[in-house]
Amino acid sequence: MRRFLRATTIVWVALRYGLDELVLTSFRHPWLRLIARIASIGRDLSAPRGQRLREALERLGPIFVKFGQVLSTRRDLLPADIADELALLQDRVPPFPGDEAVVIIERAFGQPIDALFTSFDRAPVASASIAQVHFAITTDKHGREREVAVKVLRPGMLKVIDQDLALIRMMAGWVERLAPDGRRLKPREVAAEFDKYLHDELDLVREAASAAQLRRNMADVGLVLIPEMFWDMIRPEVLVMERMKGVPVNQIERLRAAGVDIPKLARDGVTIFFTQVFRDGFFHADMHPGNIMVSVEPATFGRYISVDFGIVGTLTQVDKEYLAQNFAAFFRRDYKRVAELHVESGWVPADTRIDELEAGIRSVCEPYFDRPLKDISLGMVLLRLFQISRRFNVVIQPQLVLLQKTLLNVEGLGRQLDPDLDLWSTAKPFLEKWMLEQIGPRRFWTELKDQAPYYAKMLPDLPRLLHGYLQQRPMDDLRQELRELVREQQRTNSLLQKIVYGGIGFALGLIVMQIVVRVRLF
Ligand SMILES: Nc1ncnc2c1ncn2[C@@H]1O[C@H](COP(=O)(O)OP(=O)(O)OP(=O)(O)O)[C@@H](O)[C@H]1O
Repeated sequence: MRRFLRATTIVWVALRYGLDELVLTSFRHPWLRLIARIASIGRDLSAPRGQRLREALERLGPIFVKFGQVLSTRRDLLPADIADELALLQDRVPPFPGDEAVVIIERAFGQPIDALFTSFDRAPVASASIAQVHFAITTDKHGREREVAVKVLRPGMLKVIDQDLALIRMMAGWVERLAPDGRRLKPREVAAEFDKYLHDELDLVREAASAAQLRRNMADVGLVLIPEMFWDMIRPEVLVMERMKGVPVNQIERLRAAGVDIPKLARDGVTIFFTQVFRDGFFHADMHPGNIMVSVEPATFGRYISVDFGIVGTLTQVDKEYLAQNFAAFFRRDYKRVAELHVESGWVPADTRIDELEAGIRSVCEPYFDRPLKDISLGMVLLRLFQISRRFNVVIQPQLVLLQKTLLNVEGLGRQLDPDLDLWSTAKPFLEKWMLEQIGPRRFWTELKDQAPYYAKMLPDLPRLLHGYLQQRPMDDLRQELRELVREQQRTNSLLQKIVYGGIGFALGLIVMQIVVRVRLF
């Protein structure tokens, strides 16, 4: 019953905000048309479609707001006006009472709050749709007093989420069947991706593990502080970590007044991100200013502070290679190669015309070379590439979408700090070194070295493997290849014949000419 009521609310809100016109233009069910007519009485559809969608999602609550935020990054699927509007979604949610947080914490650890913390501040410092954060003081395993931040999941989240997700999946099915280009929008895949994303965010142990990995990776860079995780005090619904103190990165005047070197800060931001992406293939993907501070403590002065590791991106070797090759081809202005790469990776349907894709990519990339290199935004280049890909039915891998979104965030943040930031000279050494590692001879050598033990193992087995392979190959394939070989041989034979006959003819001609000349001489 509750699910039915929720579904009705969703349909009602969708109709009130005119979303039926957005996707369900071919909806024909009489009862829905009737509801649509009733809902349309007095509705105001003067606002642009993106704004109406955003407002409808805000009406439907935090899960739908999150859904819209995630959707806003799928610029490969959505038109730009809708994606821009969805990017404005913010989860402003009233906090839940501190007493409820205490109950959740006590249940999670099976101990009273006083046994866990010397003091616990019941007023939260921040609250969002999924969790809220409280400050507290605890004693660590060495007996030292430590200031901590305690992140607590919103009560009953899992139940609400599963309910709303079921409805989102149901609506995805509708959109796929009924919207004019429903299939292209891949609503079921988007819903499944969102499902995974939300469940990842709901597991604070996972978030703590990501934080610990980033802290380890970043230790030698010396430019960013990441809170220490208190592993004895981490459960799926509660996370206790070191409390970080700093000035929010967007309070530039405060930072300047404290004596922070702002242009260096801008460069450092890009360096940190590029190290995470291109060196480690593991990056903080929620880099909005609310999650970034700057330390003004003497010991760590001017260093970034990162919090919130609910969303991290990982790049596989294949992703890295794809990116490296695309960037390399892009900077050579070899658009044909960029198009070919999309086909080789199987991202565009096999029947895509390379020349058309190449022309599309050229029209996106060429204008960038008209401006100084320092102003080229890699995030923007990727974004444009994804938008072009959309026309060719390419579905971009979620981790690359995440990368592109974060690249834009980081570049935007850098420019906000220092409008003269030369992105290119900061990024270039990373890209050059990395591209050499990915596609240069060093990569070939590393690969060879890595694979050598396997080859050595395989070598004695080679005759048997070959025999097996030949037996497995469908006979038709083999026959076809044989026919090709015979044809090839015939072609070669006939060419040889021509050369031989031609040669004999030429020689005979010479002899005849000589005879004629001699006969004349005598
Ligand atoms: N270790 C910490 N030390 C100090 N403050 C923290 C710490 N962790 C979180 N905070 C504060 O709490 C806020 C919310 O934390 P966090 O971003 O992790 O929660 P969230 O629910 O994922 O929020 P959102 O998704 O909106 O970013 C942060 O913006 C920061 O101000």
